[in-house]
Amino acid sequence: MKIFSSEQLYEADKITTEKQQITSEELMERAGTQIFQWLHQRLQGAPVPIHIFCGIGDNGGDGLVVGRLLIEQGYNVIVYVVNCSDKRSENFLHNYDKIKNVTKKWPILMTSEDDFPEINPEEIIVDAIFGIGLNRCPDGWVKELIQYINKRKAFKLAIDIPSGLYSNSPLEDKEAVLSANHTLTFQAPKLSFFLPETAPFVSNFDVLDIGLDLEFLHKSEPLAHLISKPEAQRFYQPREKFGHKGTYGHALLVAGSYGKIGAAVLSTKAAFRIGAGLVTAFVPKCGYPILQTAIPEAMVITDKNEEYISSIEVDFEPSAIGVGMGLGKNKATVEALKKLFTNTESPFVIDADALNNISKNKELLKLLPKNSVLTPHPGELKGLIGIWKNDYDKIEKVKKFSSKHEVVVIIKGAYTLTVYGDKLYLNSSGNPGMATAGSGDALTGVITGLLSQGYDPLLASVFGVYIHGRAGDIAAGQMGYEALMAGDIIEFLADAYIDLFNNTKNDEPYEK
Ligand SMILES: NC(=O)C1=CN([C@@H]2O[C@H](COP(=O)(O)OP(=O)(O)OC[C@H]3O[C@@H](n4cnc5c(N)ncnc54)[C@H](O)[C@@H]3O)[C@@H](O)[C@H]2O)[C@H](O)CC1
Ligand SMILES: [K+]
Repeated sequence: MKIFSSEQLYEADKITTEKQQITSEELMERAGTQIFQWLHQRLQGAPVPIHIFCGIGDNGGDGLVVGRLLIEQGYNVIVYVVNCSDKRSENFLHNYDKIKNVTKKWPILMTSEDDFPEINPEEIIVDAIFGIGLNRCPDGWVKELIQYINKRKAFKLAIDIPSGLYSNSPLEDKEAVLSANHTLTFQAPKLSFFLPETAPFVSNFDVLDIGLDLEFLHKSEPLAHLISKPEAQRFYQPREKFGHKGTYGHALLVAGSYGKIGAAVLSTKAAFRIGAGLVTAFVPKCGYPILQTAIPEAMVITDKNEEYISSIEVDFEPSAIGVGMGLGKNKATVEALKKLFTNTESPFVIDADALNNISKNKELLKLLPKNSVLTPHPGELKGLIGIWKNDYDKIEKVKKFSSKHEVVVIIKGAYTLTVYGDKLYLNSSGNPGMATAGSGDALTGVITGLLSQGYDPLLASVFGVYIHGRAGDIAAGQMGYEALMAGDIIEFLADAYIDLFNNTKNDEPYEK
């Protein structure tokens, strides 16, 4: 699914009204009707008081449409106009007149905190104050209204976007943003729904298709792509009948140090589970019996050093190399990485301590093979690009880093973000149960295993992140979040593959 900027959505509005020969008021009626239907399906006529707070722009106009339709259906509706400026949009005014024709309880004009209404916990609040037209941070009594609403226990439904949140600009004042229980957003989710600083205001959302011009949306270059099952199905590369283990590549995992051999086990197992034909683990001597016991299918080559990696020599050309998991920060290991990056053409996945080594030895960046995949968590990312002011500044810095070094950067987190030059891919799978030791090792093994099967680095990254997260979702569906371990993610990769083409919705845990 594509994620557009507010500017693009305004453009889409304009083109839609022209091409479909409709007025913007009719488009607002379409949008408001969708919200009404969402509420009506769930309320089924319940007499619960519904408080609709309308701004004076089109978001407010949407709120008036919803209010009118609910009143006509017999609901108990109280409409407030948050009179924050005297500039009213045309569509707001049209609907302000229309709602006055269907009720004697005209909208209540709010001009200060004296007008804040009583709202009981079992009642409903609809937030139609600001939409994507927010052009400055709410202040004064409007900010206090947002805080007042946030303190109410009533269910808060935001229209299009929680008021006070920008759709694709940095958060300015987290005290001036409505925290919605649910958001109904038009046509496409907004970038701020997925970034660490702003996602908490949009805990749940549904996308309502309001029939914007598909040709325009199809042709427009989005801010980002949201990756869910439909996209993942297109990324999947089916196997040929006459494939043999050589067809699916020979992955090499360079990992582990004394006490951290498990990172090598997890990444090696994940590379197998995702489908690599052959997998070799390169580990310090101390890892030899562990690897050969834990994964009989794996071949093992050991460093001459007992406890850490000091020189990486293998007698074959790997189809892909995953390096870094549990490596430790020994000086000899850094030297070994320098030689590895210099002498190898195979595509790399660079994780964990290899990233930390690169951060401390920036000259290593020049040695990275093109289209290597870097998988930093936020701490490791700071080491690579320095600190950032906010999520948007972080994205711009990572885009520049990715373009300069011609690498794919995977920023792991709640909505893992894959950056490749100017392109952004937000992952929709995954859950808090995956914040567990070894989850990253498993991801590196997954991406390395996909590379070794011939997936290109960007595809291996975006598809690998999705399927890794989906495996975690299916696992969590059966064991809950707390009990989930990295090894479970690996075991459930099989289920994630099967789930790819069965008919469960994207976020339903799949029963074995
Ligand atoms: N294609 C679609 O997605 C459709 C969206 N619709 C709705 O339209 C709004 C956007 O409407 P717009 O009038 O451009 O802006 P807003 O309603 O968000 O309100 C902005 C309004 O308020 C003023 N303002 C902005 N910030 C502040 C502030 N901090 N304090 C006070 N006043 C502020 C600003 O000057 C504007 O006048 C979109 O979100 C959807 O809900 C259409 O209804 C259908 C198609
Ligand atoms: K809103």
